[in-house]
Amino acid sequence: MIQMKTPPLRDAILRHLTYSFGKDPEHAILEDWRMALSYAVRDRIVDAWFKATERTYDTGAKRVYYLSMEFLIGRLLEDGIVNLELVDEAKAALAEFSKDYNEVLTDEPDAALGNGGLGRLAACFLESLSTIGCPAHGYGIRYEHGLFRQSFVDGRQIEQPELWLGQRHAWEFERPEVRYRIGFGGHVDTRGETVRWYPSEEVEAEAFDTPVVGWKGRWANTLRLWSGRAIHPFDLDAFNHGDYAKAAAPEALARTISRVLYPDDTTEQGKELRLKQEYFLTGAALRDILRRFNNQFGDLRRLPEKVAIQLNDTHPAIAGPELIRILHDERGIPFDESMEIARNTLSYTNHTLLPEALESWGEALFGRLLPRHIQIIDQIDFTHAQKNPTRTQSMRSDHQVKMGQLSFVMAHHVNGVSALHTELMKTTVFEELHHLHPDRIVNETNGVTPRRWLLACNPRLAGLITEGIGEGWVDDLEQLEKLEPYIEDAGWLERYARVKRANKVELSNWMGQAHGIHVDPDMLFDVQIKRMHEYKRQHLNILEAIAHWQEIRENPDAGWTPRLKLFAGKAAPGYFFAKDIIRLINDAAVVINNDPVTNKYLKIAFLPNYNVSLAERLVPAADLSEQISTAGKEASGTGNMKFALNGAPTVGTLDGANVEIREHVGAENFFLFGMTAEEVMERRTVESHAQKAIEADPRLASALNAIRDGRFSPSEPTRYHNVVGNLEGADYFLVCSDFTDYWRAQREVDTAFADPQGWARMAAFNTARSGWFSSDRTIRGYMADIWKAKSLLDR
Ligand SMILES: CCc1ccc([C@H](C)CC(=O)N[C@@H]2O[C@H](CO)[C@@H](O)[C@H](O)[C@H]2O)cc1
Repeated sequence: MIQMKTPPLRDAILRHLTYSFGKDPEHAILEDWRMALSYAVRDRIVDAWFKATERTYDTGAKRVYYLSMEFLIGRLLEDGIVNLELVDEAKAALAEFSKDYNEVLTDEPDAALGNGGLGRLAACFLESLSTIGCPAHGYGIRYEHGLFRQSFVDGRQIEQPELWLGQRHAWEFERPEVRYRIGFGGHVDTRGETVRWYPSEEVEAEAFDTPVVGWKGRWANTLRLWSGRAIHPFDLDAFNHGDYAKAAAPEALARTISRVLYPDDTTEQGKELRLKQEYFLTGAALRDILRRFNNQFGDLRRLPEKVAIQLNDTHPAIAGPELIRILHDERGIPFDESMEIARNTLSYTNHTLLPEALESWGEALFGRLLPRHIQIIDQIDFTHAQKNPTRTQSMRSDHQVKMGQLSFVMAHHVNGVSALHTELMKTTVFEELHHLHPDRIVNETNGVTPRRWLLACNPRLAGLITEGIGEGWVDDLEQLEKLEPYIEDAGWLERYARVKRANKVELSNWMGQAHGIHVDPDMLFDVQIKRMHEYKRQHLNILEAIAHWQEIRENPDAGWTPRLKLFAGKAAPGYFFAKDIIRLINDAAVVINNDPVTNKYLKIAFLPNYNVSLAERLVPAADLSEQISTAGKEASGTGNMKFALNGAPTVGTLDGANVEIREHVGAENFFLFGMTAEEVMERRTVESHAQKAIEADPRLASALNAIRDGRFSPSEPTRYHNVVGNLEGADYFLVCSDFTDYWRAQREVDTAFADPQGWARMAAFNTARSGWFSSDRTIRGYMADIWKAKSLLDR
């Protein structure tokens, strides 16, 4: 590999400004500086990338392939600079040209190629795989439009297309030589043993590579994103006949497949284009994986030994039938053997138990689009049933193809994403399959990367930590427990509290300048940021805020702890109930924030367009982390981990990873409330459980009355009748039944926060004891329990 001397960052920036962007410092615009700095940083990442690739080939190491329809990456420039430990050098270089470091960083658009938890987890996992030095590829789709931009008009969510590729993008390398034809539709021809699929439509998948660098730039893996291209992009004949639209149609049609990310994160729409996207990603990825394998190892029977493919939920589940199709139809390996090779290569992660989120495709649509695959799925089902005669369920029932069942049967391991979730998988959605295959389900509790979610987003806290215990924690996060002795030192605790306050001042200034929201940084910053969904119960939060407001109005001098309730989160465009909750929060904010009696004690703000970059601003400045989902519904949560690491104690239920966070940080440093998952099941059986709860709690009743009577929608008093009607009626997510205990917990928070030293202790213990929630620990779990993959970086 050619060795080139690494020039000082300043020189590299100037060289790229001049020769890559043809600008001199005088005429360069902000984007030019961002691109020049990005290229200068990228150069160093490419060096690590080449070394990693070479080492992987030299050692013949096993490779991990992470297939995901979503990678919620966010920005990459700061991540590169921090992982290469170039922060000071970059700041100095830019300062020399009187450019502001943060201004340059925030010029980069977020790569919003995901909806929420599942997509962000995939991004954290890639960064941890590189930090650990485990050879891996991420495979996804290069959506032209990521998750929609959210804005509010009259308190209502408005969606606009997201245009990240509208600006120059520094972090991808187009690979015109890496293209695969992906077929759809058509028919299957069976002659004796040989079965051939003849697609009626084909699109080309072209690769775009993004290097993913790890801590200290010791390793870098590849994120390969596929973009749709037409095989015959331009119909000259149509053009010559003046039918320009028809002439351009082939290209437009092909690009449709990678045009936009589906914005649903819990309800599968069963749309044909979504299934085409899933097969487009999976088909191209498997072609690419087998090409690389063949070049290195050849004998496909060794595939499980050298390749581990992880399915990020059921979205790439077609990988099972597709791998069998290639091994059996194209390479002539007997069906059963092909099925075993495939199963020993594939493993599947489940991220939700919500019935509406479990993918199942109509057999008509599935059969028309993938006629050979549905045959293979039947044969898989048959083969599996033969080996498991007691089996009652099937992956093909009531004219649906059940992707969860298929993923389970075609995987050597299936994992949940928190201890509670994994247990619930065994007793609910996968009960029968768990019974038949008792060793297949394992748990790998989620994690988050400490580089982005502590070192980069909270440099004040990171500095205080490193000063105390050195920097080893950055890639060995459980070293944070070495902070515990410092917590007993009042002086150090004072400094810890000052870090949080400085972060809150910074956020307050930004909220003032960016959104005209003016808040007192000494208020308790109570934060709920995540996708909008009934099971996440943002409506429980605003209901408590309204009851709190009413209580303050009744006795304003009761010595209330001033609190700012901060919300952020997008609702899927078709999810009207969630959109009503957004509007209710905005409507309530108008009334409550302008109430002169109460607004020094309680303020509400809903920040628009929640994304990775906004989370990086909010998490370091939070005092309280709202994790209030109905127990049994949030598979894990990962925001909860980011808040704990950044010193924001949790008010939450025993749901998902909250259970493990409370175990690690200590029950005394966690504000627990609400029913357990078992109690939830029990409470649901109680006739009109919501009414009973309302009758038992006048605060709840009066808050509901205020909403119903249009207190927050004077121009349309009936605006929230459906919301209140649901809560007083079915209330499936038990908002009313958990309200009283939630109120109790929040008053405990008020009391605790009124004691700054006591609060700082709780916050510091959350930081010191959350090291286990590093995605490095999670990935090491996958490597040991599921992938049997090794790190190539000597530790
Ligand atoms: C087909 C539509 C669709 C799209 C995305 C999804 C995802 C599974 C939803 C999701 O993001 N789940 C979240 O995954 C996180 C990472 O494991 C967990 O921490 C969250 O608890 C879970 O809700 C379901 C259905």
